[in-house]
Amino acid sequence: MTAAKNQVLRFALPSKGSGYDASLALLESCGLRVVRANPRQYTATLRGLDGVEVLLHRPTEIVEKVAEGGIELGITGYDMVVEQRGDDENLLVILDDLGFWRVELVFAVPQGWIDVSSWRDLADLAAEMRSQGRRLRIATKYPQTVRRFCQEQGITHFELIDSQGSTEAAPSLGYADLIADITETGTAIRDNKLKIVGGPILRSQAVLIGSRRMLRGNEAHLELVRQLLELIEARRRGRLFYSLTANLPGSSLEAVGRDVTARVELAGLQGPTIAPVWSKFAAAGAVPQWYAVNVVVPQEEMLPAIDHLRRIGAVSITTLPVQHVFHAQSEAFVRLCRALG
Ligand SMILES: Nc1ncnc2c1ncn2[C@@H]1O[C@H](COP(=O)(O)OP(=O)(O)OP(=O)(O)O)[C@@H](O)[C@H]1O
Ligand SMILES: O=P(O)(O)OC[C@H]1O[C@H](OP(=O)(O)OP(=O)(O)O)[C@H](O)[C@@H]1O
Repeated sequence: MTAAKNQVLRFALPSKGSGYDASLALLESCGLRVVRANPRQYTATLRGLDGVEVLLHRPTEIVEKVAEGGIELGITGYDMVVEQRGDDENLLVILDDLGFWRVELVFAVPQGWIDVSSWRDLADLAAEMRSQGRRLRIATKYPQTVRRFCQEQGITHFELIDSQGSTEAAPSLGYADLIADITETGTAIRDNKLKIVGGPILRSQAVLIGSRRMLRGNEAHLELVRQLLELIEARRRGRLFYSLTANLPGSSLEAVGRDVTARVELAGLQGPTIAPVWSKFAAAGAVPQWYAVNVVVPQEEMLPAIDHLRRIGAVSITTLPVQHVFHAQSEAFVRLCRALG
């Protein structure tokens, strides 16, 4: 009983909103379906990967639970990982680019501060305020990240004001001088008559995190993580490719091969697959013979490859989107094994 429970991999997903939708879409694109008995139930199964229990939590809790080892795997925001457990060696970022929740953590000041446009200006302002016996007040829900960043940039003598929502309103309401908050489109910053100062303090998106303590040495868990990573990586790669099939006349398989590979960048991942076509029109042994050529090319090379195939005589070219491209092994899994030691 205990042994069987130890084999179940607990995988936490954001419980609501865009994070929930995007996580489910990501898994579905890999052929994995989260099956939930009813919307109020906070556990689910993952159809397509037996042995995984899906748990639905808030993104902040996912960071804590994975770091503490209560959950093996989770999807959350990188900003939250850095803020809550930036230097926790037990928390591993397994995939750092899940492609949604793309935001930047930035400083924003009132648009009227025309002399302030860089971090250097902020450092000077903090020093000036200090000489007047005041402190620069920064409203944020990222105190650890902002404090660390300010220290690195020589911005000293500031006060962090805790703000868990509507942070952009803090300067106009008078309880802070500036803010450090995440931005996606910049709308909230502009609508509150603020402007961004300096570059991003942090770039963030959704990440897959894992517990070093719970994964290390657990072969059953690692095998499930490997399968998940294989599917995510191969599907993401697959999306970038098209498979092209064309019929080409030629005097021999070698002659067609030479013509197709004349443009080596359009000739597929390894090279074209070429097979004789049993033509329903020509008599057996007729010359030219017809050959079917199949190449897998990156999406942006699809039209150049079609033009190249046309130039060397291809007719009836068909395309198919590629589902998966598997490499010899999962690169993310190799990195994970290395990190686990
Ligand atoms: N406007 C946005 N656009 C894109 N990503 C965002 C946006 N707002 C927040 N995020 C990202 O979403 C993740 C979850 O943040 P959020 O605090 O909204 O989660 P939550 O706990 O589900 O929300 P709430 O606090 O409203 O319950 C964070 O990593 C953050 O970077
Ligand atoms: O640059 P934009 O596209 O305008 O997005 C930025 C807004 O999104 C986040 O708020 P969220 O929606 O999470 O609500 P919150 O104010 O409760 O944090 C963030 O705190 C900003 O307010």
